Amino acid sequence: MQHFEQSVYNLIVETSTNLPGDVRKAIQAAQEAEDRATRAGLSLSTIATNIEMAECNVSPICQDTGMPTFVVHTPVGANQIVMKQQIRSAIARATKDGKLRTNSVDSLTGANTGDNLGPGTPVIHFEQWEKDDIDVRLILKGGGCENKNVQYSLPTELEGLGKAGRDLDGIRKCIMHAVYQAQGQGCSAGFIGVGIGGDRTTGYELAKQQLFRRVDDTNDIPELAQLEDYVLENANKLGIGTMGFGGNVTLLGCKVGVMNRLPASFFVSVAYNCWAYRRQGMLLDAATGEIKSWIYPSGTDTPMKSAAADAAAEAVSANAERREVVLNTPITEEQVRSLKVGDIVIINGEMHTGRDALHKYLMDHDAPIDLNGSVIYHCGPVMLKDEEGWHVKAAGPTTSAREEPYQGHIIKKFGIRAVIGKGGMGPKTLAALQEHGAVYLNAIGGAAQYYAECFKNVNGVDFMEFGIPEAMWHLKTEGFAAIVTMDAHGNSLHADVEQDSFAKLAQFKEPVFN
Ligand SMILES: O=C(O)C[C@H](O)C(=O)O
Ligand code: SF4
Repeated sequence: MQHFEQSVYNLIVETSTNLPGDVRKAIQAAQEAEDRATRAGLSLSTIATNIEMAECNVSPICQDTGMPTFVVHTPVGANQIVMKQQIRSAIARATKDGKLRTNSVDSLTGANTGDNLGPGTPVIHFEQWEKDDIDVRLILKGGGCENKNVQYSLPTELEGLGKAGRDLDGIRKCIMHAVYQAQGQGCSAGFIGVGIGGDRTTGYELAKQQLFRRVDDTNDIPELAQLEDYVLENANKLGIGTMGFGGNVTLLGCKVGVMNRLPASFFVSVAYNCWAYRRQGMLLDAATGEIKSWIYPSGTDTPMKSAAADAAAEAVSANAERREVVLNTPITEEQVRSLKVGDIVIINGEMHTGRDALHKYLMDHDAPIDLNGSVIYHCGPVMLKDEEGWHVKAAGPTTSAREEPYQGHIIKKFGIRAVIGKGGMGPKTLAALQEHGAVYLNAIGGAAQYYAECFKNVNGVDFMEFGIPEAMWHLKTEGFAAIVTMDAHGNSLHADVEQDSFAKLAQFKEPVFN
């Protein structure tokens, strides 16, 4: 087993940096289904480019490398204690090498362990089997899409859909509702794993197990195969689209599993995975730990059409209705008030990252720098330090909605003119944008390599005590493109898409399966 640890390291790197072929094909099909010149089409082109960049740079596809979750099948008699230790060292090494973000945080103190090891991290499930080889599978599921998981207890009443009873039709309604409630915040277009039955814990486990299925497989149970097809086809009629920008493709895959339940309980558990659906596996020689084969199709065999991205960019700039505005920081009130939902903004100058810990802190403390006219980027990057200093290795946006309780106050208190994130924000922030003169820009979630290229230098950092993802990084920026989705005139694309998709949800109210 001298190669086991190295093989696990290779698995982590492959999973984090090279999106598998079956997932890529689903994204390519989405590209075909969207007009390239639309916001959704443009976002998919950026996603395609980012997937290629991650593979080429051997760097994380998305900066949130998630909760590393391993499922290991071993022959009877294999030493699982040693394997566990070696998985843990491989995780620590991959973190040190910038292939994983430092993602393990003490829930009471907020301290980041810095090596992705800690109580509950990583997750490792062992199973014995009667085969000779070791099967190791890994999924890196990020926090933003994890927050969009949802569990229903039947019977229930669902907004927009009415009663959901303890039958296939009730299950169908729950799944449609799960896609609706995620909107674009889990970086749609997404994949869902569904667990029917179990208790609250095993139901979610079953849902997550479904994410280990191949995107192109067919369910062995005919009713569930039918349900999967139904959901995939109809969820795309909700019009939520990539990043919640509206569009034809909201869901890329739906996999449903079933297990027994208690007479009193009937759970439908849904695990939502973003487009950055990072899972891979390998079969190992049990004597040496060497890799015999990979389990899922390699991404390398399914190149994403990057040339299409250039064509799409041209198509967009040729579209006279879409304005492109270049802004250099610091930004003035007049400049932001002239922006409207739908404009593309290109930022040059300096940007400051800030997410949960910083927003909480700034509510009742001063900022370490002057933020007048500044741009705050909701981002927790992957950073590496060498003799020359810090480097940005991956830096896509995080879900902005978490900052809703703080953002409006902070914008006004410090004179911030632009907030960049993803998934949009709520009415409090929208009101503050209007009152103070500021704008919300939506960047493409998961496009961490694409945005990392825009950061030309790390000018400084504050609050390193919050840990790397939560620190306030001051970044020299060139050509950072994002779309205005909330402007200073009270308009919000997010509110519009939510309202529109809610109206569309009602068409799924009538029984289909019974
Ligand atoms: O933590 C992050 O960087 C992103 C997170 O996965 C999110 O989707 O909000
Ligand atoms: S930022 Fe988006 S793509 Fe990345 S882990 Fe979160 S939900 Fe997934």
